[in-house]
Amino acid sequence: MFLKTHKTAGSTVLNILNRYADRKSLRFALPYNYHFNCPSYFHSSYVRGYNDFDKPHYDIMGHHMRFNLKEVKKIMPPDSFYFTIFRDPAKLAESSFYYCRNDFPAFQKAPNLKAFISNPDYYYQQNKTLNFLAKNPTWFDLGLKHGVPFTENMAREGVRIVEESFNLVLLADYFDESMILLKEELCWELDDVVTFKLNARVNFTHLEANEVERLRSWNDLDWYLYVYFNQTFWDKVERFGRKKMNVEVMKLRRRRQQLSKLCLGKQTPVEADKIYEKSIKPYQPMTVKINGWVVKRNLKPSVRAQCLRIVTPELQYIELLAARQFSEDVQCPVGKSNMKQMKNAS
Ligand SMILES: Nc1ncnc2c1ncn2[C@@H]1O[C@H](COP(=O)(O)OS(=O)(=O)O)[C@@H](OP(=O)(O)O)[C@H]1O
Repeated sequence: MFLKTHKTAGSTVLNILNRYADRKSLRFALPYNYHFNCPSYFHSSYVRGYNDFDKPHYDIMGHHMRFNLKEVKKIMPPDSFYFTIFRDPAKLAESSFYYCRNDFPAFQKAPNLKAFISNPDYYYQQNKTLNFLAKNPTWFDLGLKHGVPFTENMAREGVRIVEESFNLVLLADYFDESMILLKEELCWELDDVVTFKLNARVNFTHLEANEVERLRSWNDLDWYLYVYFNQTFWDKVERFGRKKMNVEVMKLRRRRQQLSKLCLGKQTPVEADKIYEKSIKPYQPMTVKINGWVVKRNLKPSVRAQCLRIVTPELQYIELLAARQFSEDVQCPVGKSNMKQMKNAS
C-alpha cells in the first residue's frame, strides 16, 4: 500500500506500482476518478468494484487519498507493506503553489510566490477549509488533524502514528536511494524500480535561502516529520551499507541510461504539445506546463509496449488497469477471478 502524498514524486512511484500490477496481473484498488475523493477521509466505498458483502480481493493501492488506516485495512490484505514518500516542504510548497494555483484560495489570492512567502498567514486565513494543501500538505494527506497550530506534542504524536502505520518512508529528494530501499524491502528486481521523472514542471522558481527557511517554518508540522524521517531514512541506508548503496544507485542510473537510449526518441523531457500519442501525453493543469517523454516508433512491438508503460502518466494508466480488471470481472464472479490471480502469482 502506497500513500501517494501530494507533489512529492508520487506519480513516478505510482508508475512503478502500475507496471508491476500490470505485468503480474494483480488487482489494483482503483478510484472512480483519479483520486479517492480528497479532501474527504478515505472510505472503502471509494474503491471501484468494492462492496462490504463480497469483499473483493485487492493486491495494490496507491492513488491520492486522505489516509484512513481503518478503512484501508478493509481493502488491503493483512500482510500488506505500507510505504509513503515525503519531500522537503520548501520544494514541495514551490511546486504546489504553481501547480495548484487555481485550486486553493490562499494561492489564488497571493499575487506571486514571493508575496505568499513573505506573509503566508495573511493569504491562508482567507478560507482555511479549502486551503488544505497550502499549509502542511503531507500532514493533511497522512490523515492527521489539520489546520491546528504547531505543538511539539502533536508533532511527536504525528511521528508515532506514521511509524506505526508505515513500514517505509521514502524521500523524493533522494529518489534513487529511495528506489533501492524499496526494491530491497519488496525483494524486487532492479528493472522494477527504474523510472523516468513523471509529472515534472517545465519551469520552476529559484528560492533564496531565507525563503526556504520561511517555507519550512510555515509548514512546521511537515518540516518536523521531514527532519525525523530524513534521519530514519539515512539510518536505514547506513544499515544497508553506504558503499553498497552507492553501487546500487550507480547500477540504477546506468540502467535508466540504457532504457533511455533504447526507448526514448529524445533523451531529455519534452513539452506536452510535442507529444502526439494521447496515451503518454501528460495532463496539463491550467497554471503550469508539465513535461513528458516521446517513445521511439521503430521498436519491436513487445519492446515498444514496455517502453510506453514506463512513461504512461497516472491518468491513462488508471484506464488501462481498469479495462483489464473490469473486463475480467464481467467474465467471472469475484471468487473465480481471485483464484485465477492466485494461480498467476504462484
Ligand atoms: N524521480 C524524481 N525525483 C525527484 N523529483 C521527482 C521525480 N519524479 C517526479 N518528481 C517531482 O515530483 C513533483 C510531482 O509530484 P507528484 O507526482 O507527487 O505530484 S501530484 O501530487 O501527483 O500532482 C514534480 O515536482 P516539480 O517539478 O517541482 O513540480 C516532479 O518534478
